[in-house]
Amino acid sequence: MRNAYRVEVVRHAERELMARLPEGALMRRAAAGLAAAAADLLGRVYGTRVALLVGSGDNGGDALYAGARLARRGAGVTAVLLSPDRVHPGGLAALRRAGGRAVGAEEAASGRAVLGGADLVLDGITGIGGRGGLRENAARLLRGVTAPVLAVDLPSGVNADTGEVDGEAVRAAATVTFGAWKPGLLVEPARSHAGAVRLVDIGLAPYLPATPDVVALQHADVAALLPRPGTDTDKYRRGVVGVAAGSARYPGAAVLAVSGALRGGAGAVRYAGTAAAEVLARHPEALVTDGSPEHTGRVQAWAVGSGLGDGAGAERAVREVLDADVPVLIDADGLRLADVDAVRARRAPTVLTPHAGEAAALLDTSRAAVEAGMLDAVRRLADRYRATVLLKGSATLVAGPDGGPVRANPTGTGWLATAGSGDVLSGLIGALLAAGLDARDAAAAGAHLHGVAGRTAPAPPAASDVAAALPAAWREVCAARPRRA
Ligand SMILES: NC(=O)C1=CN([C@@H]2O[C@H](COP(=O)(O)OP(=O)(O)OC[C@H]3O[C@@H](n4cnc5c(N)ncnc54)[C@H](OP(=O)(O)O)[C@@H]3O)[C@@H](O)[C@H]2O)[C@@H](O)CC1
Ligand SMILES: [K+]
Repeated sequence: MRNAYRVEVVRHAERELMARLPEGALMRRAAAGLAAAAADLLGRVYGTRVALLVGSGDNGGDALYAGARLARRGAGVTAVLLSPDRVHPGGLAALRRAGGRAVGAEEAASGRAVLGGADLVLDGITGIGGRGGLRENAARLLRGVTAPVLAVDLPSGVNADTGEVDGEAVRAAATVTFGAWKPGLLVEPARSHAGAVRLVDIGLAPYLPATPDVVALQHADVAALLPRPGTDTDKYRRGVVGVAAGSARYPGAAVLAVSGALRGGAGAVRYAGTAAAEVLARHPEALVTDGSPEHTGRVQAWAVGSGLGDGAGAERAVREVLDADVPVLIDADGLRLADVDAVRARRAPTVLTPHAGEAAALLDTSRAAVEAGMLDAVRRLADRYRATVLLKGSATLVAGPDGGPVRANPTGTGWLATAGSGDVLSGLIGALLAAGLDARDAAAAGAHLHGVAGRTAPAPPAASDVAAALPAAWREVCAARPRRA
């Protein structure tokens, strides 16, 4: 599990820890981890050229101390001071003692030698003290950078707490973050700016609260959630999932939703809708009816909405499913048709799975606004519907109705942005709900498996390839399960 904490919480823990340590100890730990990561990226330190972009705070101090370590190992290190009159004095002195040099931003911008000639650039412009996007002098300098950038704590210019990027921000090949993950390293669009993230332990863990703000489940966490059939089980005990999807116009959505449901670990899949013949032709193991959900046999969860269209049958299907006292997943057309009050009034859990465009319509805002502020959007939707909401994106987010940590999915891939891929996901999560997973767990585990399947299906995958890759994804994830004694 990767636990991310907002800045206020990290600062509080840092104060607690610092009070027990000698002056400067934390920064030394941070700089040692940073220099080690820089050395790994360089491969060989001696004889390389390293440029440091140094802002006015402690983030610049980390870069300077790490630069001093690299200079002692034989790198040519030049610090570019963005605010020469406000620079970490101890860090600058350490760099100079180690043989590094410092120049002002004007000097660095006037010739190409400093930034253009570097093998690696350390971004120490701002860390958790940054506000807003990069200022113009930093943005201009970065345009001259061709070498890989290693971000110190966070890529400068991103919002550590929300993952928002307001203006220009550093695009790093890698980020070394100190003490704890920050939400912006897990949430888009900031996440894409961070590259590969390495966490350096500076001893903060005992001072961080038990409940983080954002978490990213790893394979082992998801493996622990997935159902494992016992020897005494049968298909009803494993869970039966109902799928109400597809229409005369979109029969394929029904076929894809059922294909996801069949690979979600439930014991059986019942399909209700107008695409019964198409579903049966592709999936002989499905139990189908062309009636409405009310007339389907007993199920332990429903997935409703994919390709339903907006006819009278669609509205009825959504209403009937919402009236059932079992967990319900609502996707696609179902989102438009689901009455907010009816969802809020439900006793059994509800999971909504909008993409940014659908979330924008539900929140009465623009798609761009949702994409720029994913964390806020998913929390607001969960609150409005008193439901679990999965907001799709390259880092899909899942928020529960009662606050608590938001889950950010680390396995997503752009290959999943393909027609029908969401239908597969809806069936998959529906099946996990039927198998008895809690709503947030079902949504997060479904997104995780779906992402792994999207990565492992032969590229470029169609949605049916993603469904076909789910068993292999399931096996890959479960291989991370600790062995039973
Ligand atoms: N605390 C600890 O124990 C440890 C902390 N550690 C390190 O300290 C970092 C936090 O340091 P910090 O608090 O000094 O803030 P920091 O991120 O350097 O930025 C603040 C400065 O930036 C400026 N600035 C703001 N926005 C800007 C913008 N858009 N563009 C340009 N400039 C902007 C702002 O200046 P002003 O707005 O006043 O002009 C202010 O002076 C943390 O991320 C980690 O790296 C590690 O060593 C481990 C131990
Ligand atoms: K930084």
